[in-house]
Amino acid sequence: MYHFIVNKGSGNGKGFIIWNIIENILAVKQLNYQVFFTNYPSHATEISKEIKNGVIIVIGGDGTIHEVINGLIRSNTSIGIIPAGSGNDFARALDIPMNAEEAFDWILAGDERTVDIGRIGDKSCATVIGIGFDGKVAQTVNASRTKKWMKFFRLGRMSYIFSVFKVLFGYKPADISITIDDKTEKMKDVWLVAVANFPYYAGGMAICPNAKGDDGYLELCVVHGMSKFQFARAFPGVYKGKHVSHPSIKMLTGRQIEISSSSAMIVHGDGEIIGETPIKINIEENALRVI
Ligand SMILES: Nc1ncnc2c1ncn2[C@@H]1O[C@H](COP(=O)(O)OP(=O)(O)OP(=O)(O)O)[C@@H](O)[C@H]1O
Repeated sequence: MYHFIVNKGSGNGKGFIIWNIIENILAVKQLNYQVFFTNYPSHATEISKEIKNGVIIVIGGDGTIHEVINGLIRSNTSIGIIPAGSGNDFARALDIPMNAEEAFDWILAGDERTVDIGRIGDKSCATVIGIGFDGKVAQTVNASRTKKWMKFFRLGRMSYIFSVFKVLFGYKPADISITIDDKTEKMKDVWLVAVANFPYYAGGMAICPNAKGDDGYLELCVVHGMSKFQFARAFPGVYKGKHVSHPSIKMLTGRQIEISSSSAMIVHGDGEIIGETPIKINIEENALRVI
């Protein structure tokens, strides 16, 4: 049995258009399914908690996937994705086709794999947890009316870049204490710490290019001791993962991470705001079944 969870508003209405395409295919193929439409933020978590078996097919973006997996962990249900968001970073990391019909065929083929999940307390994150500058950018993107306007013109990625430069001018780096698997380090002037289960966030930025969602480890990217000018210059390199060799960028790996900071740093997971430092993150291996 296929259980569809559809965020009609994802990708500025792409979710609705894609659902219509899939509904027609379901009718032609005479497949057994039920469909739920999300009516408000966090509704997808409530819906997925009630589904105890079968396959949940998400038609939405990373925000909807984030909500679904937060209802799902340790259930017998597996998840399939038909990308309909503006970022689709989880689907990108799993090589899921961006075309709706192809993504549905992929799900019908039924090849299942298990992936790890990043955890902050009782919150689950599929892709990247971002602390500091990233958290502030995610907060700005989510609040920004520009996002809606830019998505209308299919410029979803532009809204992230726009917010990066908006936040850049006023942002003040913090000093942090970071413990990775019992080894503690102090770092000064930290712009951001990205803790990644999979490489991408913000619509294709390869912030931790070597993150593998099935190896039991999280990859970290710490950006510290940079001027605003250096930060702006290094920024475009993140799309191809070229930033990793920058002298002010440190790449690390670990399974359990604790971060505290001299001033509160905003934390996002999968682009959704989760809270502020201090935080503890750990990895839960093979926690999610994905088709
Ligand atoms: N009916 C609704 N009204 C308002 N918000 C909703 C509704 N249904 C879901 N949402 C919210 O929409 C947000 C955005 O959804 P989603 O992330 O799937 O799309 P997106 O932002 O276009 O894609 P991406 O995250 O990949 O950039 C989710 O965080 C979810 O809480």
